[in-house]
Amino acid sequence: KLAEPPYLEAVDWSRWHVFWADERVVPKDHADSNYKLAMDEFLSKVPVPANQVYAMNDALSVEGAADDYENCLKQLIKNGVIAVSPVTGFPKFDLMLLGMGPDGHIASLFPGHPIVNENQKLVTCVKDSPKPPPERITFTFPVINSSAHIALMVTGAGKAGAVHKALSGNESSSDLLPVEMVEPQDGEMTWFTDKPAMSMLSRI
Ligand SMILES: O=C1O[C@H](COP(=O)(O)O)[C@@H](O)[C@H](O)[C@H]1O
Repeated sequence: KLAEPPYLEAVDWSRWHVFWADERVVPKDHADSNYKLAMDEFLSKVPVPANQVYAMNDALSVEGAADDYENCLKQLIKNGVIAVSPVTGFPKFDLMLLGMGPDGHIASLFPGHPIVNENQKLVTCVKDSPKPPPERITFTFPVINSSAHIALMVTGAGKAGAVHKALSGNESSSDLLPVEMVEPQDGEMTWFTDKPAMSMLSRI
């Protein structure tokens, strides 16, 4: 919708800076690339300045790509392009648009993976993602949870089990799915769902 009238003309696209909360370490023209998906479906249709679209460097190793993306964020903080949350001290994005996998993962933070506990870095990497492709970079929870607004898009019956688990709220903190760890410290969060994704909620 944003790429269509009246939004296309009404939005001040020159003020947009676009980042990826996670990216698969594949070439930018690969079918698995999150950059390619966003570019094909949205960014190629709106006039966001090209130098304000911050893609992962796909020529680097997975560790190198994560470090490079973190350095990019740090530079933009220095330049005043990205704000810092006074509450958390981590970068504060205006909007974090997240999906959720059927296993409850968000970005490339998967259930039971040690990087869900990363609390220093801005960007980290995974080399053994249970969902292909295995090598990915991802924002860490401190960055995600410092956002001003988090929009969580969860649709389809395949997500109903994780939605039920996330919203039933009767588990110990060690059993939490990554989606349950999305907890804005300096902002707000909104779920966007459909009926199939919510279909198990009556059983809470
Ligand atoms: O692998 C990924 O999966 C999640 C969820 O994707 P969805 O297509 O099932 O909504 C996505 O949010 C993440 O960015 C992506 O890399």
